[in-house]
Amino acid sequence: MSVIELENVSRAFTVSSRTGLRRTRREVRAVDGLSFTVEPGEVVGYIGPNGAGKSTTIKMLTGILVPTGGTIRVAGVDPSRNRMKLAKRIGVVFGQRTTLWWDLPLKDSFAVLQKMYGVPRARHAENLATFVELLNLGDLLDVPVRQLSLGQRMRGDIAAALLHDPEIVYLDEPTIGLDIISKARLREFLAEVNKERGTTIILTTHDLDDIEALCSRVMVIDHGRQVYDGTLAGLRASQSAPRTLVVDLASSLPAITVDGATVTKVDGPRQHLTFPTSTSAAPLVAQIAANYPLVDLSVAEPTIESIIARLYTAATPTP
Ligand SMILES: Nc1ncnc2c1ncn2[C@@H]1O[C@H](COP(=O)(O)OP(=O)(O)OP(=O)(O)O)[C@@H](O)[C@H]1O
Repeated sequence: MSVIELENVSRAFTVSSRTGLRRTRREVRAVDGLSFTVEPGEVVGYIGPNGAGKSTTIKMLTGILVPTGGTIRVAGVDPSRNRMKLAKRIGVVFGQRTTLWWDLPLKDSFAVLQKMYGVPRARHAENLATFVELLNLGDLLDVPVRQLSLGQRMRGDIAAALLHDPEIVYLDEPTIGLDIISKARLREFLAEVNKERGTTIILTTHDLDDIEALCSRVMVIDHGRQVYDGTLAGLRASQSAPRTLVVDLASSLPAITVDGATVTKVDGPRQHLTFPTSTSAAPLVAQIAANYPLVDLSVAEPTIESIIARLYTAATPTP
């Protein structure tokens, strides 16, 4: 049975603005007819440009916001009507804000959460020991949250969200502002939690490396509507973003002429050519080698950023 089910869910806001003396009201459809299901143990990347409706969706899934249309079920219940009951079964991390107590040492925050969620003492101790080890929190337990660095605080927040054994975790930008090593550690940790505990993870991020590292499924939303739902490989294949051939010539030349490819950049003896994903690079290379002093070459696949940028552009509704 699905752990998350959305059927034709919408959420509109009325926004009023003033121009001179006139006040006008308009409706913003933050989420617009969204339907999807998530199975237990899935790690889903939920991505989209700024203002696409990601946070609004997460807020509806936690029960903080009530949909203006459609139905939502999380762990079998309507989140907005069963917020307290559901709180025990979900964990939430908002990367930009902490859910920890600012003036309390980390370990006291964890103790408060144990009481709040009614986690049996032995289970709490076991979970705490696991997270302290995996997230390297040992030296931080006595430090007040306000004295922690962003990366340390984030590790604390993630432990806090998982201490009550939630079945589902929503992570909103969990790696924002972290250095590369902290990001890698956090991704490893989340992969481990998902594997060992079967926790369902919904991950909102602008860092596509998070998606590459963690998500078997990616959902792309734009203007409140779903524009893609599938694997990352499928997303790559669905968008025929061009590949790039980078050739190094023996000397600097004007843009070379190659049938089936277009020069996009000339950088001294190095030239960049794009060609369709569906075409093989071999005949292009043969052509260049026959007509120009070719020294070296490489083929670059389209980046996931470029594929998603194309998807967003394609999804932008015409006014
Ligand atoms: N409380 C609110 N009142 C009015 N408009 C809102 C409210 N919350 C969100 N919106 C609007 O709904 C749209 C979707 O916002 P949302 O925060 O869900 O996007 P997002 O995808 O999370 O964006 P970001 O990546 O920037 O966090 C935006 O146009 C936003 O301005």
